[in-house]
Amino acid sequence: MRGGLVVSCQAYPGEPMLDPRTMAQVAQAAVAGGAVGIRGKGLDDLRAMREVVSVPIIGLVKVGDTGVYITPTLADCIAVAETGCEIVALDGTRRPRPDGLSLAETVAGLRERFPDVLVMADCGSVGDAEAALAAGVDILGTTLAGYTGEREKTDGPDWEVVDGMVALAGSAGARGPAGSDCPVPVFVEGRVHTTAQAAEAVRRGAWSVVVGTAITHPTSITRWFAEAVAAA
Ligand SMILES: CC(=O)N[C@H](C=O)[C@@H](O)[C@H](O)[C@H](O)COP(=O)(O)O
Repeated sequence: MRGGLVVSCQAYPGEPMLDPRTMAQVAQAAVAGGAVGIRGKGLDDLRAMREVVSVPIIGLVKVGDTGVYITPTLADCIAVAETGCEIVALDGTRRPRPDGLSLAETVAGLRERFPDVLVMADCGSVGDAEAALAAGVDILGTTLAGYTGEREKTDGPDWEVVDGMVALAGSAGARGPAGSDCPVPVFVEGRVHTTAQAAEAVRRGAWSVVVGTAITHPTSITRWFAEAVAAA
């Protein structure tokens, strides 16, 4: 997945595209356009995607939409891994988790059941990323920068967090999965809305760039255009 684009295909409660078949088709369309990986949410969507795409899938579940809601418990992680994802994305912040386990215990518990599945920590800051590395995660994501209260929500990616995480991942002692000599991969995710931003993320050292809304959320994209037209 190095140097490649991952496309996040997610629809939200109440939306017309919230349907596993639809999301699987969107994932297929993204792969046809060059996505080297897919990120998906919800067990039914993940199972449907697994049937039609062979690129790596980053799977997650969302439980609510505040606090720790991205694959919050060990049981959620196991359920996501059971769908056949190569990577499980989970909340990688330092906040208390609803099942009372630490991030390290969650990672260890998942590894015990699924030794080959990689763990992507969705972090909100460089401080989160440091703690996530210590907890043994395989991949750092900037996913939650601007969503945890620790950082301002920037227009576009939070470049300060991107740079900080890339530096952290490349620092001495921070090494990738067992036996690998690569720095820990940093996936830049969150408000990457333009091709220029995606390219900039790679220039700044991102291993991969994850784009969701700007590719797979027609309601948001339509709103951007509608507002521009209305303001003209
Ligand atoms: C904060 C949060 O819950 N992020 C979620 C994580 O899976 C998704 O809602 C985002 O769409 C995804 O991260 C991709 O980001 P963007 O849609 O901005 O390209």
